[in-house]
Amino acid sequence: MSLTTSPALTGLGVGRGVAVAPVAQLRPAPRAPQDEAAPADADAAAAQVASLLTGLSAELAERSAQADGALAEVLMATSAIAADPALAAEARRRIEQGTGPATAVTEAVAGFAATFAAAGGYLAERVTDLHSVRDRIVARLLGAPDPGLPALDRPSVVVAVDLSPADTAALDLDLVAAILTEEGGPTGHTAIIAGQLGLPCVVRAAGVTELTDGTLVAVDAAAGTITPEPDAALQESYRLRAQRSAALDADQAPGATSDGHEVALLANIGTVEDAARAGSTPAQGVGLFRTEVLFLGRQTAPTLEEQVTAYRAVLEALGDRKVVVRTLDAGADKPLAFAQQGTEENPALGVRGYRLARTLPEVVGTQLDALGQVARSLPEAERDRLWVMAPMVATPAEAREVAERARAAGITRVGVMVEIPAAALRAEQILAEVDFVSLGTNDLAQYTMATDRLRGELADLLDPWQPAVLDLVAATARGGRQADKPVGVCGESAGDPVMALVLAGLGVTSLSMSPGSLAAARFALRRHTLAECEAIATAALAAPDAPAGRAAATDLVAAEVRETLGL
Ligand SMILES: C=C(OP(=O)(O)O)C(=O)O
Ligand SMILES: [Mg+2]
Repeated sequence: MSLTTSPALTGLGVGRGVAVAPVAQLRPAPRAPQDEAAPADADAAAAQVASLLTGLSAELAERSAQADGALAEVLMATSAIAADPALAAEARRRIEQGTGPATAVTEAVAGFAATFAAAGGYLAERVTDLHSVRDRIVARLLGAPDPGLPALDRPSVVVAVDLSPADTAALDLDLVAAILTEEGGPTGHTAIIAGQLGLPCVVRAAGVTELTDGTLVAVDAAAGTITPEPDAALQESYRLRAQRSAALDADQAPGATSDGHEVALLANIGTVEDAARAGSTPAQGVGLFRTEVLFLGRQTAPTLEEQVTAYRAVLEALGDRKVVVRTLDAGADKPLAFAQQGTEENPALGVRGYRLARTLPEVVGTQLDALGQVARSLPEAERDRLWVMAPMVATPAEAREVAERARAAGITRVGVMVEIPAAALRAEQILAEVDFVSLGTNDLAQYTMATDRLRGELADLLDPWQPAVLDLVAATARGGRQADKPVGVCGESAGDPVMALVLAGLGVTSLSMSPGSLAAARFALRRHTLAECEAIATAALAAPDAPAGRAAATDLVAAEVRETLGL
């Protein structure tokens, strides 16, 4: 079919889906006018600000009561910020000095945000909440609509500069056809959530916020393209692709190459709701349960009982399938209020992941005790379902410590993540201490390439196809073969079907990904023998750079797979 419309906008695609639907822009927050006049009646203006803050706090508390999980926590924390008398008092002080009310609120929030950031470290999540309070109050003072998404009345492509966790969690999923953002990165929050929800998503797509509301767009997440006003031929080709991918979804067999070499296909989850969703897919289990997602927005550490309840609920949602629980990965891109480390100049290189055991051993200890309690309560025949691994482990000594603590708590299957080059290079020695490892390619790429994973503009360096990153994956897989122990991959790269073939060819034993990516990976594996996967991996490793590696590997992929998946 000849496609006459050419894509006008491109970005970094997440997942493989396609969608054709009208644009719904997330409304930007209005700013206080630069020349805002001093209020005629300072007292009345300050009272108006105070009453708007009280009203907003009550609204958020009500929304929190209707939500659950992480979203309820985030909304409640934001409600508490709006209700803080110090904020109203600071705004009043400025208004009384002759500052306009919208400017006074903006400045008061900026002051608190600076203090919060200094106290809470990098990307402190309270700052996001403060800004969301500011944006709503300023909009209301100016008589503008609240920033955010208008209520959707039909399936739409949601467009934003970036989505805050609360924005993403509040989306009415039945009516979201795709997500486009101008900022963000392929391993950022929005991309991970979109992948988890199986929504086509393109991040770092310059120009998308210029699209007018209601413009029909065709989104191709695999290619990272957005075509405004697609012609009938393009719409039809996308419809066919959507149909083919529905056909792939019908295949529910366990992951294996065409000659029967098994590669387990698992799901990445962050909440009990994700577990329920994954439980309804043919995922062979959960390869990464990011437990910190359960506790984002919490001010205090979760109790042992709360954790036991959550972990039991996840195991129940997965029936008799295996669940790999990752202990808290707090810090850097995943700040937890109750696990702050004070100001760190380089939080990605600081006390994050399992290193928390050095500064807050009781937080790590309580989590291991909760997991041990859940493990011990499983019927004997199911004991092997619960695997526990620690993130950000660099040395065999740390791996030994994880294993000792976890086994003492009653956990039988203990592993660590390999996401630091030191761990990849010493995989064999690390595997002498634990039962399995799981490669976190998001962080492994960050640390191998010395590239902040939150800086989307450096995505070319952060690419998991970088030969150096693949070398470290290969070294880890070799360590696994020598130790005869499982080596999984649970970073986002596992969800790329061509990369899935490379990883299988390198000797990786399981792939864990967003549930939406499972069908394509299963299909790709099934159309190649192990020897073909090995040849594809050799081609990727031999390439001089990431684009050449991806191209060399894709060239060797069976034509049927390329056509069906639009590679
Ligand atoms: C799976 C990983 O962990 P996270 O993305 O949660 O850091 C990774 O780093 O690849
Ligand atoms: Mg990681």
